[in-house]
Amino acid sequence: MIKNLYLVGFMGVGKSTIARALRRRIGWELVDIDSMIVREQGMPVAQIFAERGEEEFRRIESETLARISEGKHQIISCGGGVPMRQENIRIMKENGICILLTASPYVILRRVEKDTSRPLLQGKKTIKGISGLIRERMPYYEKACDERVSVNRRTVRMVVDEIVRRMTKRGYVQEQNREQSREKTEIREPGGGRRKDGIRGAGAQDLKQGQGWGSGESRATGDRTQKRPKTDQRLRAERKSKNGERKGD
Ligand SMILES: Nc1ncnc2c1ncn2[C@@H]1O[C@H](COP(=O)(O)OP(=O)(O)O)[C@@H](O)[C@H]1O
Ligand SMILES: O=C(O)C1=C[C@@H](OP(=O)(O)O)[C@@H](O)[C@H](O)C1
Ligand SMILES: [Mg+2]
Repeated sequence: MIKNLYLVGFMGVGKSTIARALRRRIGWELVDIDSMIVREQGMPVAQIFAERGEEEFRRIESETLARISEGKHQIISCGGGVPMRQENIRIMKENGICILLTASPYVILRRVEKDTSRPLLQGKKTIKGISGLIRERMPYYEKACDERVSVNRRTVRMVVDEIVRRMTKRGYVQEQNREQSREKTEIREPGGGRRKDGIRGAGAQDLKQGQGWGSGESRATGDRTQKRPKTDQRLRAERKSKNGERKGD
C-alpha cells in the first residue's frame, strides 16, 4: 500500500483545490505544504519571500516536505516549486505516488491573473511569461511524477474522478459507490453562488457540508458555467471527455 499521494504542478493549476476535493473522496488526511508553512511561520508566503528570501523559503519547504512525509495516507498538495529540488523528488518517490496536474498557459493565466499571493508570478502574468516558466519547470515535473492528469476543460469533480480512476487502477484505493463518493466531492459555498469560472467555492479554505449551502459543483466546459445536465447526459459527456483525453493528453 502506498503511503502518500503528492500533487505537483505549476502555480494555479489547482493542486490545493483538487487536494481538498480528493480528501472528501478518498478520506485521507489533507496537507497543503504552503498552508502549513504559513501557519508555522506566522506569515504569508509572499512575506517570507520578501523578508527572508526565496532560498530560505525553499529550505523551509524541503524541511516541511520531509517531516510530513513520515506520515501516511495523506493527500499532500505541494507548492509549484517542490519538484525543483532533487532531494524533494527523492522524498516523494520514497514515500508515495506523485501526480502531476497540467494546464495550458491560457488556463493558468486566467486562474492567477488577479492573485497577488504568488511572488514568482509578479510581472510574469502574460501568456509569454507563464509559458516560459512552464517550459523551464516541465523537465523537473516530468522527473518527479508517476502520473500526469490534464485539468484543461475539466471541473474539479472531473479531475478528482480521473485521479481516483488512476489510483484505483494501481490498486491504491478502492473505488466507492460512485454516487455516494460524489456526495463527498461536492464543493459548496455560502448561498450556493456560482462562480464565474464554473466551480463552486473550490477556493474556500474551510468547506463544510450541511450548512444550507448550494447543491454542489456545476459542470463546466472550458471552465465556463453551464447548466448541470441530467445524470445520463452527464455520464455520456464524462465518457466523451475521457475518450478525448486519451487521444489528446
Ligand atoms: N478545475 C478547475 N476549474 C476552474 N477553476 C479551478 C479549478 N481548479 C482550481 N481552480 C481555481 O484556480 C485557482 C488556483 O487554484 P489553486 O488550487 O490555488 O492552485 P495551486 O494550488 O495549484 O496553485 C483557484 O481560484 C481555484 O479556485
Ligand atoms: O511555484 C512556485 O515556486 C511556488 C508556488 C506556490 O504554490 P502554488 O503552486 O500552490 O501556487 C508557493 O509555494 C510559492 O509562491 C512558490
Ligand atoms: Mg496551492
